Amino acid sequence: MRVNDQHYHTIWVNENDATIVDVIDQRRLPFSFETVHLKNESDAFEAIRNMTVRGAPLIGVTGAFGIYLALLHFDEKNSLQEYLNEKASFLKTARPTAVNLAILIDEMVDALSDYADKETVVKLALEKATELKNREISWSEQIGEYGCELIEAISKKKNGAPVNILTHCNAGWLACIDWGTATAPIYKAFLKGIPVHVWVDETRPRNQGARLTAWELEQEGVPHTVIPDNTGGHLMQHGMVDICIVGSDRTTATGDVANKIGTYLKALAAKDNQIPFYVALPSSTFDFNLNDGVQEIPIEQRGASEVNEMEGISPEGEVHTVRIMPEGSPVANYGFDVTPARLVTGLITERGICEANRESISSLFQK
Ligand SMILES: CSC[C@@H](O)[C@@H](O)C(=O)COP(=O)(O)O
Repeated sequence: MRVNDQHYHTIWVNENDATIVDVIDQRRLPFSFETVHLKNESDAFEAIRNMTVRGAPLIGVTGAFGIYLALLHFDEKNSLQEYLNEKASFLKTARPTAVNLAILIDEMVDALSDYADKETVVKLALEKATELKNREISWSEQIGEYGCELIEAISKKKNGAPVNILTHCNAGWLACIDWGTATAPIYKAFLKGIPVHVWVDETRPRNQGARLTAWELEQEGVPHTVIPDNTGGHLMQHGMVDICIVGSDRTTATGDVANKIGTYLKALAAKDNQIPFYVALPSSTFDFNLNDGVQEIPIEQRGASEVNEMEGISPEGEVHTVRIMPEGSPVANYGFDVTPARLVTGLITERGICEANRESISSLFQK
């Protein structure tokens, strides 16, 4: 999508040096637009861990390029297969909840395992990581097409009045490569001329909604309003939300959805107000090995500074971090929660829309 009217992806191979992978530094947005060079697998690991890159599909693709970068530095002293396995295990531990990381790294390893010489493997690794990146883009776009039909149907019922969509966190193009998951249907609807308005949950503690979703919607010219996280229920009670669309970091074979902390509360409020609650996700976000999301999905716990500090920009344009609570108060910082399938109206995938239950999911994915 666009940054100051120029088309960007969130990750790309450096135009002048194919041994470098570039990413947008999402920690700096919306205050400044900066890019970062990744030169080896440790850089890729650190970019995922410190959230230079974030969002499930982008985490997965960065892991895939991390394997490519690791292979560039293979010194041929050990077995290639052992080296590959070691780097794959290392990269998979960068963050725990988004299953895309392990899935795409495994796809890389599977594609490269039959080859022994470095030159061939490096070439194939670049091709494979690029293929996985492009696949993610086309899946996002397809999710956009299917999700757009839902928005269009609501628009017709509202006789052209704007469709109010509530979203949580950033499941936009920044979290993917292009288009996004939750935002793809919104962008598709907007480009089709369907009037839309997005309620953007600020998404404490890191404010991915206020900082990233608001920024990308603004860059595309999509009407939106940022709301404090606690506002959604009130809006729903007053008929001001037509549909909720969120992303996912891991969805079980039974349709339980892990997404950014606070998603569950929005789903509860949506259920109480009979508002459709959809989750948009590519097949790389399904964990078909899991059946009970609340019990089985690993939930990341993050540092206290994300809760007890806040970053902002002064009128002079300087970015400052300030403490917003008593110094001695302990904090808890769970990164994600699980929305049980019973609260999810449907899953918007690149293969179509299904219900959040085993039968409906397997009818699309035949697992
Ligand atoms: C298309 S991204 C879906 C999710 O990854 C997104 O909603 C989310 O929770 C991101 O969390 P983050 O901690 O910013 O990586």
